[in-house]
Amino acid sequence: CVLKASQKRRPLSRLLEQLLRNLEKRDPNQFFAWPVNDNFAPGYSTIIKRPMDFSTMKQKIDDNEYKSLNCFISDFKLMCNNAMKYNKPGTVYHKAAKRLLHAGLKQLTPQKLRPLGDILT
Ligand SMILES: COc1ccc(OC)c(-c2cc(C(C)=O)n3cccnc23)c1
Repeated sequence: CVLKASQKRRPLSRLLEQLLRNLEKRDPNQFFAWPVNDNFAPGYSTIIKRPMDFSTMKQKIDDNEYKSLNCFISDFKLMCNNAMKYNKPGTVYHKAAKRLLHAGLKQLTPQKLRPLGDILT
């Protein structure tokens, strides 16, 4: 039988794409969908040395840049922590980042991931 393009992808890439889709659902306002723009966030690129967003993570999956699940989780944490660093507590973005980080890490616990088997070893 002929495999669909996605099925030809590496197992890790397919898993990370699935995890990314589930994380993106926790960002309904799409605050984390694209790189933060200095025009809307004054001084962002001087304060945040390593920007990260979901579109960049998707590109890194497609470019096979993630060699492990932990590298993927690190970028997710970086993205949320950037937002909690740049935006003051109490702002919509700081609260959204804290909520996203909490909800996202709950989806990435070993208990949730163990059923996915030996892809992760
Ligand atoms: C109000 O609509 C949008 C749309 C896209 C955004 O970032 C991709 C943001 C956004 C996202 C952020 C973050 C994540 O820090 N941010 C900070 C200051 C000002 N704007 C933003 C807001």
